[in-house]
Amino acid sequence: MSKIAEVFKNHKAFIPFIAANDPDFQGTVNNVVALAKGGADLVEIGIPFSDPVADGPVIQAADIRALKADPDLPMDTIFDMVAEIRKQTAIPLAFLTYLNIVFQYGYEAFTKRCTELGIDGLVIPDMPYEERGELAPIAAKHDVDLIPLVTPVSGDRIEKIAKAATGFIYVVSSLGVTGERSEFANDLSDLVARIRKVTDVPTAIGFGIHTAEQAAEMAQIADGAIVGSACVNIVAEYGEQAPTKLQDYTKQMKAAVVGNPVR
Ligand SMILES: O=P(O)(O)OC[C@@H](O)[C@@H](O)c1c[nH]c2ccccc12
Repeated sequence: MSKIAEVFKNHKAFIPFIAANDPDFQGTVNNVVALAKGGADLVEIGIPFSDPVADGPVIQAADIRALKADPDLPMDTIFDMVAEIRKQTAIPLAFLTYLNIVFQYGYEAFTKRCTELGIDGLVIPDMPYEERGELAPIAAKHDVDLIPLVTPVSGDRIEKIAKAATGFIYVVSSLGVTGERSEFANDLSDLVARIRKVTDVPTAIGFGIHTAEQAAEMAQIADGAIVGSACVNIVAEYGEQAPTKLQDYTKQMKAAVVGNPVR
C-alpha cells in the first residue's frame, strides 16, 4: 500500500493545501510544518504556475504572490523547500502541479527527485486520464502516486479513472474552479459509491470546503476532505502569525473529520 493510501487506513483524513513560495521560501517551510503539527494527514503543496486553469481567484492570487517574490522560481528551489521541510517533519506530501512543469523538468528526473524527498503523490489537474500513459509508468517506477480528479461530470470515465488510481482519488465537489462555496453537487454520495464499487483506493473531496461543518459532512461521504483557499487566505491575511493560525485551523478541521467512523 502506498504511503498516501495508508493515511486513510485508521481514520478520515484532513488534507490542507498551500502554494509554494507564498509568501516566501522560509514562510512555506514554516507553514507546512505548522500544518503537520496541527494534525494534517497529508499536505498538498501547489507549484505556482503562470496559467493555472483550474485555480479560482484565491489560489491564483497566491501564485501571483509567489511568483512576484521570485519571478523565475526554479523547480529546484521548490525541491529545496521540501528538503528543509523534511528536516522537521515526515508528513506525507503531494504536489499539485500543472503538467508542463513536470514535462519541462523531465518526467524521469522530476519523479526521481520526488521519491528522494518523500513527495508521495502528484495531482495534475490538466492531465486527463487518457493522457497519463507517458508519465504513469515512470511515476510508478519511482513509487509516486498519480492522484486523479473525478468530477460530477466525469460520466462513464469514472470507473476506468478509479481503477487506474493509486494513493487516493480527488473527488471534485462541484463544477467550476477552486474557492470557498456554500453548496456542493448533491450526487456526491453516488459518485463515491461508484468509485468504491471498483476500487479500494480511498477518496477525498475538495473544492469549496472551508468550515468544520462542511469538512465533517464531506468526510462522512468520502474518506477525507481537502481544503485549499481557506488555508491560502490564512497565509495571506496573517503574515508572520500564519503558522500559528494554520495550526489552530488544522486542529479544528481535523477534529471535525476524525469524528466520522471509517468504513
Ligand atoms: O480551494 P478549495 O476550494 O479549498 O479547493 C482545494 C484546492 O484549492 C486545491 O486542491 C487545488 C489548488 N489548485 C488546484 C487545481 C486543481 C484542482 C485542485 C486544486
